[in-house]
Amino acid sequence: MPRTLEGQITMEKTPSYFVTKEAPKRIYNMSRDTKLIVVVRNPVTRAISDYTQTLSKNPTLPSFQALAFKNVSTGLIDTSWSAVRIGIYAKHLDNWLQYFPLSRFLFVSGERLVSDPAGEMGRVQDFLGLQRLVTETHFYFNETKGFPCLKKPEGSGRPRCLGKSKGRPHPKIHPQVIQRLQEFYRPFNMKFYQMTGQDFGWD
Ligand SMILES: Nc1ncnc2c1ncn2[C@@H]1O[C@H](COP(=O)(O)OS(=O)(=O)O)[C@@H](OP(=O)(O)O)[C@H]1O
Repeated sequence: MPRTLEGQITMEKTPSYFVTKEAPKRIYNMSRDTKLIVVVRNPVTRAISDYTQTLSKNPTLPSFQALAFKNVSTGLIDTSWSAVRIGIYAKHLDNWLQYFPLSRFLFVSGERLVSDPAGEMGRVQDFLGLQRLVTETHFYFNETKGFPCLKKPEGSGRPRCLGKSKGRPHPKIHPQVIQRLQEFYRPFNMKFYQMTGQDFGWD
């Protein structure tokens, strides 16, 4: 954890916290006042993104379809595959709500982070009790990258986009596989919308 001065905020992130069983208890015991920010995107796209990342490190990986299904003909999804399991957000949130009230959380839409980065960053700044210093003026849409980038990051006069491993093209997945996964996630997504009081528009 980085050290901070009075009046500064310490921030720490890893994609694993939200899905790690022991994390809520450990964080609660460290500081029960911690504010928690969770970035979520459509779990189907998330699973494909996760697969794309693993595939980039291991080109001999079986196909997405082979990993996602326990039985392709019956459409039985393999929930033990982490790329699938991580997207069951309602289940993970349930675990966190044993320790932290909903008011400690901010759920950021991964989709809106791309379509309206300043809007989502506005919500983050409000949640953290910060002045809205990061605004529209700080972002531009980079056509080559296909994503928003920062115009002038702190301490640099040059624009900056996220690295090559963020915003990679995804492999083409059969529409029926996508549809079956959408169906699989629908009840969990509905539960998640209900728990958070936010409709993320994935269904
Ligand atoms: N501005 C901008 N530039 C590039 N990428 C962006 C941006 N905003 C959001 N995204 C999406 O972030 C996805 C990668 O985030 P990760 O969750 O994999 O990152 S991390 O594991 O937490 O480090 C990455 O997923 P993939 O598209 O699957 O690569 C992007 O869709």
